[in-house]
Amino acid sequence: MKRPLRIAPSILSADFSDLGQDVRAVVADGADWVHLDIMDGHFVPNITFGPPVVKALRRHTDAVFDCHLMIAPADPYIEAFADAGCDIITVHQEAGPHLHRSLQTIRNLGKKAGVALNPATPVSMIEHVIDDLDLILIMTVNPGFGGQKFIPATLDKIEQANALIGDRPIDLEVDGGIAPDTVGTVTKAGANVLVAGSAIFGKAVEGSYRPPMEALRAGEQ
Ligand SMILES: O=C(CO)[C@H](O)[C@H](O)COP(=O)(O)O
Repeated sequence: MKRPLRIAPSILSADFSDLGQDVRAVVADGADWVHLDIMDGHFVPNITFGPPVVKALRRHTDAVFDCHLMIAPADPYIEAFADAGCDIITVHQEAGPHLHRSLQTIRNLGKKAGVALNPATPVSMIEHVIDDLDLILIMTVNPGFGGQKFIPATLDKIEQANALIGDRPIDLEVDGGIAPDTVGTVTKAGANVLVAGSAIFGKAVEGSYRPPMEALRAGEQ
C-alpha cells in the first residue's frame, strides 16, 4: 500500500518574529502539515518554544500540527502539548525509559502518536511498539539545527522502518537535509512525509513557498 506523499515545512527555518504569518503562508501555498520543532536545550543543544507558542499558532490555521518533541523527559509535557493544539505528538525513543507508556499517553489524549529515532538508534528499538504508532520519524541529521547535511547511512534505516511498517497505516517521516536532491532516495526507500526547513523557507520565489514545495514533490520516486 503506497502512502500519500506529504510535505511538512519545519518552522525552525521560518521567521520567528512573525511565525503566524509564515504558518499561514506555507499552508496557503500547499503544505500538507506544519512541523513544529520543540527543543529544550537539554536533549538537543538548542532551544525553541513550548506549548504557549503552539497554542498561539493554532489560532492561525486548522492544518495538522505535527509536533516533534526534542525534549527529555517528554512525558510531563505531553498533555500540555496536546491541549495547546498538537495533532501528532512525536517523542524520541532516546528521551525516556518508558516509550510504550509515552505512546499510550498520547493516544489516550486523542492524538496521533509518533516516535523519532536519532541517526545512531537502530530501527529494532521500536519493533515492540509498532502497533502503538501512527508515525515513525527517521532523523536524517542529528536533531537540533536546521540546514545540516543529509546523512546517507540513514537510508538503510528508512528501508528497515518501511519493512517493519508493512501494511499498517503508519506514516514514515524523514527530517533533516531534505531537499530536491535527496527526495528521490528517501521516497524510494519508503518515506512519505518530508519535513523540510531550509529547502522551503529559504527558497521562496517572489514571496511564495509553492515553488520549493512543488520542487520537493517533483522529486518523489
Ligand atoms: O528537526 C529539525 C532539526 O532538529 C528540523 O526539522 C530539520 O533539521 C529541518 O531543517 P532542514 O530542512 O533545514 O534540514
